[in-house]
Amino acid sequence: MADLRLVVVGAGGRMGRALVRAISEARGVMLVGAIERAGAPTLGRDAGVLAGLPALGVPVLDDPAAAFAKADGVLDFTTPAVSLAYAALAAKSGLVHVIGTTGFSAEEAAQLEPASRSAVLVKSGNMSLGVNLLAALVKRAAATLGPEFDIEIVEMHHRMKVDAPSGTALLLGEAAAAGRGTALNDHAARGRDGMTGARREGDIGFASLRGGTVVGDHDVVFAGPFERIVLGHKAEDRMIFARGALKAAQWGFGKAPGLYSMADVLGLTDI
Ligand SMILES: NC(=O)C1=CN([C@@H]2O[C@H](COP(=O)(O)OP(=O)(O)OC[C@H]3O[C@@H](n4cnc5c(N)ncnc54)[C@H](OP(=O)(O)O)[C@@H]3O)[C@@H](O)[C@H]2O)C=CC1
Ligand SMILES: O=C(O)C1=N[C@H](C(=O)O)C[C@H](O)C1
Repeated sequence: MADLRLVVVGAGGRMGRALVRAISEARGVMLVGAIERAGAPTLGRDAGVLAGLPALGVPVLDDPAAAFAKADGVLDFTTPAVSLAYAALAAKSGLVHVIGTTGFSAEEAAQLEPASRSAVLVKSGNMSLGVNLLAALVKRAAATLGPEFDIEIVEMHHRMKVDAPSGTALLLGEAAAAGRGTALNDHAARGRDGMTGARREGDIGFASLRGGTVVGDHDVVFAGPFERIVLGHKAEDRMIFARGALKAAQWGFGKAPGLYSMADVLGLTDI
């Protein structure tokens, strides 16, 4: 079978560079395009060199349409507005669109629906095996422990992260809510400050810490009467997300159009 031809958008970013490295070390995939925004300082640089590798002969360019025309899939870790624009373009070209971008509002997330009618989208707040397994465990724990166990999700990330709570924290919150048979939207307690009053029963609380170079730490605390269970994950290298994204692109190629998750990719939906 021919190699899957991939474009990395946001190729100069932290995840963009990790994705280029992951593609260069994997079998069955090849980098055919590297895209950055118009005016980016990385334009014209070799994507391999930018990622700390020998030159790959793929320059960073600002013409996504030309790159998408010769590709099978696009790996996208950028911003919500940028990912929405690329979703429309990728669907037009029939590409698998892997979206790792976080920070979508509910309204923005809903705008992916038209693209998902004609193309394969795989979107997840976390592409690692470990976090997706953790989500399945959290769902099970929430279902088992019942309402007298309060659920709090604590995350810490590097000082450059721009959205909170993290996409992973929200994914874990969704899993906890699903385990309880409730909707996260009705129970999320985000950003407590001042005279908040006592904790509402059934709430799922979020706390976000930012600092240094932390790749991504998440703890889900189940605090019950006189005992606590903490389920957690610590990401040590962005390559775990990049390798997951590659797996998603390979899994999605040839699938029926739709919006899929990493749980679909990893076969974790029925746990
Ligand atoms: N799902 C997962 O597993 C993971 C998700 N993420 C998420 O991925 C996203 C990116 O994270 P990170 O790599 O740290 O962020 P960075 O800011 O390092 O990277 C984003 C890149 O996208 C570029 N960009 C901006 N506009 C465009 C455009 N129109 N076309 C192409 N590129 C563009 C930015 O350029 P410039 O800086 O010049 O604007 C930047 O180089 C975040 O939402 C983060 O939360 C991160 C890790 C794992
Ligand atoms: O911005 C990051 O860095 C990360 N973002 C994702 C998130 O919002 O959860 C995944 C990972 O934790 C790193």
